[in-house]
Amino acid sequence: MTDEFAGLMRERAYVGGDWVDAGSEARQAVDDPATEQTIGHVPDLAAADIDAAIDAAVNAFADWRDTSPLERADTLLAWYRGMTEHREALARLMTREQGKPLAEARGEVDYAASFFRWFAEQARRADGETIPADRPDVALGTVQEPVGVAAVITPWNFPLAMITRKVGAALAAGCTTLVNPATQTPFSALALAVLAERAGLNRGEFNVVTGSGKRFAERVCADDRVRALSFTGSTPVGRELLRQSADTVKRTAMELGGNAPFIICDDADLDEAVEGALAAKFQTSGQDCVAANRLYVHRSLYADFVERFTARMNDMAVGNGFDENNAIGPLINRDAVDKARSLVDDARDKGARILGRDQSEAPGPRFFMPTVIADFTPGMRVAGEESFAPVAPICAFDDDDAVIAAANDTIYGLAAYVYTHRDARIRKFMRRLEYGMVGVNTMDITGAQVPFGGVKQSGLGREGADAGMQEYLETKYYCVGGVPSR
Ligand SMILES: NC(=O)c1ccc[n+]([C@@H]2O[C@H](COP(=O)([O-])OP(=O)(O)OC[C@H]3O[C@@H](n4cnc5c(N)ncnc54)[C@H](O)[C@@H]3O)[C@@H](O)[C@H]2O)c1
Ligand SMILES: N[C@@H](CC=O)C(=O)O
Repeated sequence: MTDEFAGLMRERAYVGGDWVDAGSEARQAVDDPATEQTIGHVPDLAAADIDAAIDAAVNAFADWRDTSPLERADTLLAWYRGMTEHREALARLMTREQGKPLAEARGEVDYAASFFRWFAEQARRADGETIPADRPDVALGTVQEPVGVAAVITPWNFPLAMITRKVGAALAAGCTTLVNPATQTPFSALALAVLAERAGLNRGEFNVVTGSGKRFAERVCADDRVRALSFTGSTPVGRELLRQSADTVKRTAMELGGNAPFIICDDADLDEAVEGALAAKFQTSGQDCVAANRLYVHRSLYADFVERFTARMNDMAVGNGFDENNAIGPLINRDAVDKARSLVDDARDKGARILGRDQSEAPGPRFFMPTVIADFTPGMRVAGEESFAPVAPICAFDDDDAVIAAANDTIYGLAAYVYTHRDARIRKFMRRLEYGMVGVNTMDITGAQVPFGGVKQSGLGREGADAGMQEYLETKYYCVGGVPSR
């Protein structure tokens, strides 16, 4: 039988360069969200196993830190090539455990690999500086040094890219890494470990610690030898991790939840706006931190927009991501479906119009048929909560100041989108939207070269770009005395 995952699917954790089971032999099942069938098991590592992984990363640090930037760059490039050579197997494994349509999974493999290429290039640019001295007998300057061992905790919605964006930066900076992938999607992380070995990463530089995120966080946060913690996930868990990191004063980077407004002004190109809104809302079945969570449409376009958006939405096929016709896959679990249903029920009870196909057409218990919530109001749950589901609340607005105020009326500040072609208006929205990222006339805003991140309770720090590597670097200042005067 041919192996559709090309030998990349492993059912053991990867610690110190070895494939290991939990000391207790505890294991967790991983299922396919489209079929709810078990696809394999991974170890649920216990505290002692996690401590062993920390030891491995600590022991590997001195050697990795001392490699040349060129050597680190070459290793990351070899890893990048491994990913691109195995693009199809990685994509199939992702669709199997995450559920997203294959075309989206292929796109994520490309996106994830691009972080290794980007940070390979950045590894050679961690420049220090010279500082003009205030007296003649000293030389002043800075060098950039790796923070130390970095722990990363990643979510299930982007099982590869959320790892490579952190790990690529950390390794390029000279840090060693401990990755705790989401329990729903560990196989993509373990496939990365197979490719890491082949790329020449040595024992302990990249560890995949499967099992409970809570337990992993407790161990790494308590351990002073782990110097950085980077997390992508929900705001409540991010808050808890910040508290836990305080005890050992770790460097933290937090990519947390969003509540993205998608604003369509009266001068927008309606075709462009409908297509942008569909992609911003329904990619990854709406389970994307930068997904459009609320759509605001100028009253002059509102009825037309709702009609066209709903018609296009109703044409989107829903089903197993392995069927290339399907545009919307399953949600990650039944709780997510229940949450989507309760958001829609709450909006209906409070007077919204619910548009779309009937939920009885859903092809399985983890599917939710895409739904428009027309005429939503600020008192409805969908206005303030991140739906993480194919649910599109839409309302009309009359003037720019009012829609900016509504867009900013949230604890979140990750991504916002605005469709308008007027220069002055573009500048106004860009300045006044309280978000870390603003897309204008496009929803396609991410990439390895951009500083991805949010303000307010959407997080701390940036990933990608040069800023992403700075999260893993310390600036060391030096002052050399006794410099002979000329
Ligand atoms: N800003 C971003 O870049 C970004 C990207 C993806 C997802 N997200 C956010 O993630 C959320 C969706 O993912 P989720 O529901 O799985 O989030 P979550 O916070 O429940 O889980 C995310 C990760 O944290 C782990 N985890 C859960 N509880 C933990 C704890 N107490 N201590 C340590 N780790 C723990 C999980 O195992 C998982 O790996 C959304 O809010 C979304 O916006 C943000
Ligand atoms: N879609 C985001 C990931 C967040 O969920 C990205 O583009 O990086």
